[in-house]
Amino acid sequence: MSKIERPRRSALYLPATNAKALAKARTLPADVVILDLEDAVAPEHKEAARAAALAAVAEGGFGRRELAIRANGLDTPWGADDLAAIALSGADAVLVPKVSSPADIDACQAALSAAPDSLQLWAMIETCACLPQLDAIAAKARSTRLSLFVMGTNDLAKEMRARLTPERTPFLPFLSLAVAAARAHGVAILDGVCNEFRDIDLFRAEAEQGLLYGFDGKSLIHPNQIDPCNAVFSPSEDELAWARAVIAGFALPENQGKGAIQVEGKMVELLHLEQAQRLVAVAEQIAAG
Ligand SMILES: CC(C)(COP(=O)(O)OP(=O)(O)OC[C@H]1O[C@@H](n2cnc3c(N)ncnc32)[C@H](O)[C@@H]1OP(=O)(O)O)[C@@H](O)C(=O)NCCC(=O)NCCSC(=O)C[C@H](O)C(=O)O
Ligand SMILES: [Mg+2]
Repeated sequence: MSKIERPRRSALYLPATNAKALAKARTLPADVVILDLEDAVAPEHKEAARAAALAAVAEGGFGRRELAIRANGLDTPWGADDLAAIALSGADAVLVPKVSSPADIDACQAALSAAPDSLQLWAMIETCACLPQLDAIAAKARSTRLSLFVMGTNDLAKEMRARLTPERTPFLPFLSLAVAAARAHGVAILDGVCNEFRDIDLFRAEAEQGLLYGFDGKSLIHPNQIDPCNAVFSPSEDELAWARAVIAGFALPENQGKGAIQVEGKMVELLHLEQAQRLVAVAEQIAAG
């Protein structure tokens, strides 16, 4: 069975300039917190946002949550200074926006040369240009710090001139291709944000769509979205009962050495055993907190 990554069901963004949100994020049940220096921060506040993010990481108090800082792009006046500062910040990850090619990953890798090995590089998938290069970008995980993709459906909608409807029809091929590229190279992947943060039914439906498409979790913009997101991306009791039945079925003496058996009237193969073991391991990690 492949290594089970830590749970990343919910990844909450907040503008690094928002002191109230920063304090609140330390108390919220999100698996990941992303301090944003990019689109949620106006140009005149970029330096203050960077300083606030660095101070927040240094102060700590985020507990078991994974802590990332989203930098400005290297093609902006702030990107190089952001990456140089984040490299030494003690954050778990730097999230870089608008990655469009493998060369963009190389440039970020070089800009992070002073960082400890533990700093991960996460990439936003949100440009039209990256579509034909998704596989080559994900393949950079073999030679760089790259470990996770985050979909940016707002920027994609802007670039494609597509509409962000509840069904997300225009984006579904992109979402599938990004998941497949990520999985081919062992990169984790989070779905994009749902802007309608007061409509929890709409949010839940979008999160369920993300689960269906294979995402590990979803990026969020508001505390309201965390609990439903964690619920959607946690294995359900029914899924766990089925997984345990599959594991028990393969453990029976009469099934030793078999590649395909029947469990509760359904055919299951060794690949289903692997899926079942993974699901139980994920549930155990979540329960461990
Ligand atoms: C969208 C918001 C501006 C709404 O904020 P607000 O009006 O303050 O909402 P509420 O009054 O309902 O807030 C209730 C309390 O919760 C706190 N809060 C709100 N949002 C957050 C948050 N993200 N993290 C932590 N805490 C939060 C408020 O402070 C209130 O606290 P209290 O009074 O003590 O109860 C706001 O939610 C917001 O700014 N959200 C994040 C925006 C953001 O970071 N955007 C950038 C990332 S999205 C993106 O760019 C995706 C991608 O790149 C793409 O292209 O798609
Ligand atoms: Mg974006």
